[in-house]
Amino acid sequence: LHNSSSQNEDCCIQKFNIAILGASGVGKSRLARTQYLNRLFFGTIEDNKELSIRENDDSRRSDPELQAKFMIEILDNNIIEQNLNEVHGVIIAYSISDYESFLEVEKFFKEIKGVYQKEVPIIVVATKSDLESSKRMVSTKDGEILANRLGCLFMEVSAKKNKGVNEAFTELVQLIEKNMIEQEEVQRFRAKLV
Ligand SMILES: Nc1nc2c(ncn2[C@@H]2O[C@H](COP(=O)(O)OP(=O)(O)OP(=O)(O)O)[C@@H](O)[C@H]2O)c(=O)[nH]1
Repeated sequence: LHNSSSQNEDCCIQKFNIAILGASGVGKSRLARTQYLNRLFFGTIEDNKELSIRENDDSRRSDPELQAKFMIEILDNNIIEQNLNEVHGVIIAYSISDYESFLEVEKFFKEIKGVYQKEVPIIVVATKSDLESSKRMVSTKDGEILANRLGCLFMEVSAKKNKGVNEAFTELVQLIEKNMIEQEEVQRFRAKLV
């Protein structure tokens, strides 16, 4: 965490671990790297101003308020069991140019549901949206339908063009935050019953 904020602010920064799962070659590492370089959730608000003058990418839509509140660590090794208790949110990725990878989304989804005891926010991310239409094997509509059926948010992104990447991580962080508040409320409610 690059930091120029005060000690007091540091103590309020929450750390979330995000796992990126998906078939080989869908662009998990590049997605993680792009987001890391965007520095949303890692840097300071000053860094954010610097980013705001970069053109041709969406990092200028970074939210300084979120950035000051959260830090994320991204795991992209597909090892679900090993990171069982440490993962707060999951991205299941497939590539729009790889139909097989699309078919694997549900397999990953079921695996997560089988492994995690508690509710963990999951979003489905279609990668490589910059590719020309002749390379596209999965339509946006099909991606939306699948995500909808699984009850997940859906986004199409391009790590290469840095399009939609910040938005995807921001949506997930917001879901994680909401999920945590809900879990705390459930626990408080249960404690009252005892
Ligand atoms: N056009 C395009 N290519 C991309 C994009 N993201 C990744 N790639 C390319 O896709 C290939 C695979 O990317 P990786 O990030 O290594 O994919 P991965 O899912 O981590 O792969 P594994 O480590 O094998 O699981 C590389 O050649 C990347 O440059 C993108 O947004 N657009």
